[in-house]
Amino acid sequence: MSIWTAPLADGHIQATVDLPGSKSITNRALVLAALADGPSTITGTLRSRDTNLMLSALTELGIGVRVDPADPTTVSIEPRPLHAGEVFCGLAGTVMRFLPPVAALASGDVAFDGDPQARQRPLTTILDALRDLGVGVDGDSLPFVVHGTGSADGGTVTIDASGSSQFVSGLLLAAARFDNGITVRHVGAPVPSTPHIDMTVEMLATAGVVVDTSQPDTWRVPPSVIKAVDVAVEPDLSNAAAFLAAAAVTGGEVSIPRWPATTTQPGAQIADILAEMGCTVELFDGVLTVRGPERLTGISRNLRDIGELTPTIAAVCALADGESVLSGIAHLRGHETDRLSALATEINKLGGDVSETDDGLIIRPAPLHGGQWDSYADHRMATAGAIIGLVVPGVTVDDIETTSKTLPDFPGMWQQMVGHP
Ligand SMILES: O=C(O)C1=C[C@@H](OP(=O)(O)O)[C@@H](O)[C@H](O)C1
Ligand SMILES: C=C(OP(=O)(O)O)C(=O)O
Repeated sequence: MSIWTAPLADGHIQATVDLPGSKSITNRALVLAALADGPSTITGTLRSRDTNLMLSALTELGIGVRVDPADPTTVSIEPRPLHAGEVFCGLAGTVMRFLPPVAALASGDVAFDGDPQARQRPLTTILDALRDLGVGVDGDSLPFVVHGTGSADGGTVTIDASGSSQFVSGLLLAAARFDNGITVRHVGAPVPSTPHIDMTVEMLATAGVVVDTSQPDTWRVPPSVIKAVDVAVEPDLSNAAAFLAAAAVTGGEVSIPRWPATTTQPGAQIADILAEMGCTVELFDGVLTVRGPERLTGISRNLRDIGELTPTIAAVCALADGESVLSGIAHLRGHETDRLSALATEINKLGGDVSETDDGLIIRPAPLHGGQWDSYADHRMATAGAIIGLVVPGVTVDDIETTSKTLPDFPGMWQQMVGHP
């Protein structure tokens, strides 16, 4: 694990940054392709730790995976009968929550494990849901075993998905292959990250599976075939957010090509947030450009729908002139690390003035100084440290390699954006 000196911007950043594919779209596309009625090809596939773990897991369970030797982002998937195996989840929420329902369809035991920190991430909700749907599961968190029998009954299940939208998405992705389909009812505090559920529903629709969402907090998937479709993955807008934040904090200009005209990726909402903080945002000819202002203002926002942007937003808020109140994000305590605690601790270590609330953060303006920013094995904590390090001299980030969870070469891309070796 190396200590990385965050590059300091020596003026206004001017850069165009082309982002690789979306983690969330890639891992959904891979699961749907594996359960489909024929082979398909995914282009623009993100090749990072989380998506490589998904590819390895599907291979382990018997699915045919072929990576184009000329272009590793083109991946062909051939569905085959699922069998017993061992799935390593790393720290990927999309692997640990999307694959247990798939494992229920395998003809044998599927044993799941992951990184030490992954053992802390909430899983009981989806494992209990599978038990309620008639699937044998041993365990409540990683490591656990799903006793696949080649098919599963399905039916109606009531869950509290306030801890993660991935509990709903995971059940929906495989639901059509359960004998009776699956109806998921949510009861509890509001479900976070609902755009990610919309992404699941939209990608299922593209594969011919219509999810009935006519009742609030209820998703009904009838048993049906999942059609094989070739998917072109959009660029990852949550990772784009960190690069756009660089324009915001340096008063510079960053452009992201291939910005989708419409998308379910919650990362797209970074544009509104940076605009509210004083940036100029323009979308022209599929290129999104953010220009940073002289002074950033604070914001007061409920981030429940876009929780994964919080580390990026918090880093920008820590450099703004006014107070920011970020709320609706209690579930971030179950992300890669307890992000509310980690952000407060690390910003305060650099001289900041951040307090945790039950469901968020209050970030007040304070002069920041250099120091060590710890990543807690969290890719978005690492990139948040890099954002602050652009304008605060002497920031070092531990374990910058952890950014490979969703971006294969963050340090190289960041250095290139900053523009000096
Ligand atoms: O389904 C997905 O691809 C994701 C859903 C969200 O999870 P939570 O609902 O747990 O926040 C998000 O934060 C995560 O980065 C990706
Ligand atoms: C919460 C995140 O990831 P995961 O898919 O592992 O939940 C994230 O990428 O911010």
